[in-house]
Amino acid sequence: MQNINPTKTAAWNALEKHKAELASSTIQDLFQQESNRFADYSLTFNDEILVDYSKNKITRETLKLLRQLAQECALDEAKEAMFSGQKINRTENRAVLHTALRNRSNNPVLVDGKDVMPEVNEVLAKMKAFSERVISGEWKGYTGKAITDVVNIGIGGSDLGPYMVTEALRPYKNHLTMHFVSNVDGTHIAEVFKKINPETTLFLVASKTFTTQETMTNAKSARDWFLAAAKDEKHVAKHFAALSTNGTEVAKFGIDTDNMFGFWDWVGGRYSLWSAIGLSIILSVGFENFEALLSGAHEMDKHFRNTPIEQNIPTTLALVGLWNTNFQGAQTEAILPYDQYLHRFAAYFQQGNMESNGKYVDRNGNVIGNYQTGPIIWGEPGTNGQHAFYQLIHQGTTLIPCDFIAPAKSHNPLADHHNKLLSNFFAQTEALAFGKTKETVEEEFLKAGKTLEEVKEVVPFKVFTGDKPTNSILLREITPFSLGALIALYEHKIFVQGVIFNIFSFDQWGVELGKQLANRILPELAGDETVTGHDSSTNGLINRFKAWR
Ligand SMILES: O=P(O)(O)OC[C@H]1O[C@@H](O)[C@@H](O)[C@@H](O)[C@@H]1O
Repeated sequence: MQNINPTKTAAWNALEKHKAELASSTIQDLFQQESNRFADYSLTFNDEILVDYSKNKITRETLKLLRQLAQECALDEAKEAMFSGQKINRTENRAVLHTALRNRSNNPVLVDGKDVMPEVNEVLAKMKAFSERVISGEWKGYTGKAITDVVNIGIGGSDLGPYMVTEALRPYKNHLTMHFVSNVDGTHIAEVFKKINPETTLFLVASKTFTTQETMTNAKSARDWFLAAAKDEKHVAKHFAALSTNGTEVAKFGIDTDNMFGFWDWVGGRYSLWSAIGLSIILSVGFENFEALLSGAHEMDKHFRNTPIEQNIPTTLALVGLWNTNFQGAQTEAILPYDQYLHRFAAYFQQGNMESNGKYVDRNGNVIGNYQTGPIIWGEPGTNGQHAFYQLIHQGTTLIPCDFIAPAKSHNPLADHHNKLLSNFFAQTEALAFGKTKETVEEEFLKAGKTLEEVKEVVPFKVFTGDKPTNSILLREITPFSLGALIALYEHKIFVQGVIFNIFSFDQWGVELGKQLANRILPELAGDETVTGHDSSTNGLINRFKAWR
């Protein structure tokens, strides 16, 4: 992977000039100039996912220059470096191979000269066998009863992915009730304890490192709660499994390593739902559906690796996103799924994108001064968002590019709900792009029998400038396969942007300082003594906490 400052490329320079030329055009103007924008600026994956990016302020020239930028930043070489197991996570000296976890072709993938596929397949087979025993009821708890509830204890990548997918695939669910505990706030696990029975509950302790404070604290409380009922430590083996890379810590915690499902340091936490961290997904929807999820992602991996840049969906979305943040002034991106089952999708990619590309130091170790790296990611399912924050997207003073995502086919085709839902999706992207002029507002008033004199004060507030960029991602249906492909699409979008931003997308040093300081503060919270070792604000807060607790 080369270390190229994107702003030093010829393409970046040309994009700056091009931006100035386009400044006076609106998205509406571009639609008037090009009658076929939909056909020219949309791509289809596998006849299952349509990506329409026509409602952005881009022209053929914009795309040509953005593609040139990708080439000048050696994107192809970086892609091959990732897929072939080179240690592109240089600050941790690790390969980045979530693609190997879903490599259904089984072609060898080498890390340090060793093929990782046999081990990947071995863990998959172990998860299959285990999940079948639990789902069928053959796996019994300490009083001989079958498992009814599964509690995944994990945080960050060991929670968001499995939780998001388990929710997204609810229509495929079996009888097991899933719970996800992440927060170290005792409330989170205490509320789950109220709903479960120790005799019929299986705890999955999901942690890549098996040292994360929140997860280990919750796991210990789960164990204590379980032993309060089961009494005998030997029963732990029937009710606790570990999903981790750290066998030593798993054994220390007292989980039978037969119940450990391993993965490897080349799986990043936020890219780990495809690994043993996905065991909760398998327990919820069955192994075959998990395999279909892997297959969907694998198809997207092949598309990303092999499709020319002009038709390459993740690359196109990455380039359009980069254009919006670095040349149109946007700082955030909203992800708006019009599907209730995808209610954690934005939260999932909030970590995926912001932990990957929220970096201010480039691959040479220099501070980045003159361009933006990862955007702020946020979002909620439509139509809830419409009644909450869309006001600002339509009429605020900040530009927010949005991804609208929806399935054509609903899993719950109740009366006309789905048509209503989708009419809102289409209407929003139309309204954001084309707005509503002063003339239209006035015309509507005249039709309603008002005079222009009567309404002149209110007219400005009813004008929508439009010219707001959106991407529309329409899926035929949310299935395990299409969901796998959709997730991989976003993963690769993040990768492409990271390559061009010239940053390391696969480390996360930014999460460490807070952990370090919390470890220093924790013992200070124990006694009643006044704390004086920090700044006046931190001292003041700690001391008031001690007085009030
Ligand atoms: O899976 P474990 O090791 O518990 O980590 C959980 C999470 O910890 C955070 O600090 C981040 O580094 C995340 O990337 C990671 O997913």
